[in-house]
Formats: sequence, C-alpha cells, structure tokens
Amino acid sequence: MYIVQIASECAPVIKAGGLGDVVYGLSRELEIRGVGVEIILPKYDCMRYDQIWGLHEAYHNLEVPWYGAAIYCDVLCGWVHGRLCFFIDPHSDDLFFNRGCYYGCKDDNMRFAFFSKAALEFILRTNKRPDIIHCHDWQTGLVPVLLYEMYKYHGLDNQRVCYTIHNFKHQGIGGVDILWATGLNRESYYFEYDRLQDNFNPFALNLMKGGIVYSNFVNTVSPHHAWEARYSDISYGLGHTLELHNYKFGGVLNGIDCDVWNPEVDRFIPYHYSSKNLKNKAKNKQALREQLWLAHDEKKPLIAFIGRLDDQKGVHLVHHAIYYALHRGGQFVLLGSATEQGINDWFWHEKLFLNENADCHLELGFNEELSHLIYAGADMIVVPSNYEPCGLTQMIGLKYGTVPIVRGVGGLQNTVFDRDYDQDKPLEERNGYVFYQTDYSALESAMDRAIGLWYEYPQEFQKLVLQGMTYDYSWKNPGSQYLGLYDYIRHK
Ligand SMILES: Nc1ncnc2c1ncn2[C@@H]1O[C@H](COP(=O)(O)OP(=O)(O)O[C@H]2O[C@H](CO)[C@@H](O)[C@H](O)[C@H]2O)[C@@H](O)[C@H]1O
Repeated sequence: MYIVQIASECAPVIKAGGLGDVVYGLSRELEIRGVGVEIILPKYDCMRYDQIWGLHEAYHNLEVPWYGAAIYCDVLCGWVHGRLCFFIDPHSDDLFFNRGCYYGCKDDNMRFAFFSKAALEFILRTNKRPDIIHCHDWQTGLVPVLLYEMYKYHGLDNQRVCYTIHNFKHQGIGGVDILWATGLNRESYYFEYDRLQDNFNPFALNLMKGGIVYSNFVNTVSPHHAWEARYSDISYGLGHTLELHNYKFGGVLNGIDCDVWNPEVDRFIPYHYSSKNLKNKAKNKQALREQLWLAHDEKKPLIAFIGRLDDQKGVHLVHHAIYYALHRGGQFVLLGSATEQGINDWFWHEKLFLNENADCHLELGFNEELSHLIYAGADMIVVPSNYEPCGLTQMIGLKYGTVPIVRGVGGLQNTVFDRDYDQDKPLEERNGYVFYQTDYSALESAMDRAIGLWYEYPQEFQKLVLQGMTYDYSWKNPGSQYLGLYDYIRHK
C-alpha cells in the first residue's frame, strides 16, 4: 500500500502540538508494517531545519493555478528521522509560509487553501498515485473537495481520502474568495448546506465541513471523543454534519512513538530507566530540580503540567493546580505556551510572582528537550482539560512512570482509570486519578488523593506507577486500526 499524508505539522521538524507527533508516529508505524509513506508539508521559514537530513530540491517551478493565474513553487525533499518529507515553498509576494509562525495569521484559511491545492498539484505532476491520501485537521479539509471536484478529472481518479480531526475548535472559516482562488468557483454549488456552507453562518465556507463531507472516512482521535462529537456541543456546530455522515465516522485512539517517548532510550534525559530500574527516575528528578533551580527535598512530590496554555486545556484549573500543589506540600513545574495574549500575560504575571519560590517553576515557551526531562523527573502530571480529543501527555506520562491526574473527557477517559473508583478495571490495572467537574474542588479532591497516597502510602504509590508503566499506548494497535480503515475504503 502507498500512503501520502498531507499535513501542516510533522514532529520534530514542525511541531506546535500533538498533531505533529501523530503525523510522524503514525507514518513510522505504517512504514514498519511495510507501507510506503510520504509526507507533504509547507516549507515554513521557522521550522527546525536541523531536524532534516539531506534537504534538496525535488521539483522546480511547480505551477499552482491560483486566482486564474499561477504561483510557482519549489518543492524540497528531505528525511525527518527516516521519514520522507516534501516541503512546498511558494514564490509569491504573499509569503504564505515565511511569517515566523505556523498559525495565527489573518489569512490562515488562504494560506492553507493554497497549501492543499499545491499538494495535490504536486501529486498530480509527479505522477504519484497513492492508494490513500491521509489529511489532518481544517488546514487540509479542502484536499478531498479539490480531489473529487477537480483533480479526479485530471488523473487522480483512484485515490481515497482518510480525514482525521484532531480538534473541532478550529474549522477554517472563510469566504467566497477561497473558491475563486482555488478555481473551484461555482459559488452557489458550494454554498449548500450539504457541501461547504457553514452550519450557522450561511455566508461562510467551512473547510473542516468540506473535509467531512468529501472524505471516504473521517475519524477523530479517540472513541470517546467520537461519541462526544456526535452527541454533545464539543464539535462546535458540526454535530449534525457528523450525524448525517455517521456511517463513515469513528474514533481511533492515538498512539505515542516509543522510539521518541521511551525512558529506556530517550536521548534528552540524563538517566535511562525502566520499570525494573526506577532508581534512575529519581535521579532524573534530581537533574530536573537542578536545571530549574528547585529545592531538593526527597519527600516532596513533583507535579507537572505540559501543554498549550489554551482554553481547551482548562487553564483556570492548571493555574489552581499550581497553588494547590504548593499548599499540599508539593512542587510544581509548568511548561506551556499561550498564543492568546490574555492567557500569556496572566501566566507571565504568575511566573514573576512565583519567581523566588523554590518549589515552583513556570517555563513559558516551547521546549521539546525540556519536556522530556519533565516527563522523566515528575511524579505526577495534571491534565485538567475542558475537552481533549485524545491527549498525548497522559500517555507519555504513563510510559515515564508519572501518574496522570486527569479530567474524564475525550481520550483521557479512554486511557486513564481511577485508582480508587474505576468500576470496570480490577485494582491492579488502574493507573491514575480521574475527576469530572470543572470546579476547583473536583481537581482538589483528585490531587488530594494522589498526593495523599504519595505521603501516606509510598509503596502503594510506587505500585500505581508500575501499573501505569505496563500500559501499551504505542502505535501498535492504532497502526493496525488505520491499516484496516485504509483497506476498507480502498475496496469499498
Ligand atoms: N510548551 C511545550 N513545550 C514542549 N512540548 C510541548 C509544549 N506544549 C505541548 N508540548 C507537547 O506537544 C504535545 C501535545 O499533545 P496534546 O495531546 O496536548 O496535543 P494538542 O492539544 O496540541 O493537539 C490535539 O491533537 C492531539 C493529537 O491528535 C490530541 O491528542 C489532542 O487531544 C488535541 O487537542 C505533547 O507531545 C507535548 O509534550
């Protein structure tokens, strides 16, 4: 089988969050299973060029029709830790991908509409004929639309599309100019409720909706979130569309790449360890404390948060977790970055306020290397999300023997099983703490139980750590599920 992934991120060369991890991890797993995989990405000026090997020009002057004229692109090619990636580099005054950022520009929908079109043009012109094109999130929602309405007639008539939604919040809302620019034109045809028209704004196009309507299969990244998306308001207005297309919609739990996220081989942590050698985890805790100037106190638990500081992640609870951990005699480390000004200012304020506190460190920004040391050094990790399609940090935490304390939503519910209350798992298979409400006391009660166990019953806590480490959240299972899906849509 031959798969082309089209995405806006691929770790570690382009990573804003979990999407990058998934594109890389899934591609690697598929290749291990003998599938040919290529990845098409934008060539951002700010991506990590040090993570690409052998970057060279693969296609010169690719002509991409745009607004009745054309934009010429060079396509570069290189290996990102063994994965073959193509980077699209348009030459135009718009400087689509030379803005010093991945997202957050006013014309994001145009930037990624162009990327979607250029990716298909590249596939067409280079005579690539993948069995499956796998697209991700709103940025590539237009790919199946362009494929079935246009490129099918130019020779891409045998390709099937799998569309994975990692976050319903961002859907790519745009105007009619997207149709004129991409050459889809026919305004009245696309502004139909059963095509791209936004479900609530009749004058807007919704790119994610296009992805859902036109793909052969659509999935989100955990079974529970697939259920939430259909039956709650978490799909941000796309619930009815999912209902109409429910025969081709499902949830596939993400995995984590155990070459990257594995305390036995992790190249970013000073002491490797496994469940048989947990003493070295304590040494990493020591190293983390030294690096972040935290006090050394054997008895104190170290609690962490790693993630985007965004409304989705339950920032009010993250903030509360810091002070509650300190109040309960623990230490806290936060690694996060905020794109929203208000949240950014808030956490900078907290950082300055807590600067002298020897039990607490807030690191604001994106730091891949430090994140590995935190997973290895912390004793617990909090994930108090408002909603969470899958969540990778709790799965990485489990692998590193860091007990997750999570809110029971989305993929968190599929992966973390409360030590005290989970009725469906025997005691020896439980792996963390779960709370459900969004108020402070819900979080406090879960943190209380975790910290209480740490202080009062250290051996029991150790047992819980080991139980978590035995869970296999690698790409093994999701890899075979995706292969099954590809096979299904290929022969349908
Ligand atoms: N400041 C920082 N510095 C260094 N590393 C950082 C960091 N902030 C986050 N990370 C890393 O980025 C990844 C984030 O994973 P999440 O599951 O939280 O994804 P996110 O919410 O971005 O994406 C969406 O997509 C993913 C993938 O499908 C879903 O799991 C998730 O629920 C959905 O919201 C982890 O590898 C984490 O270590």
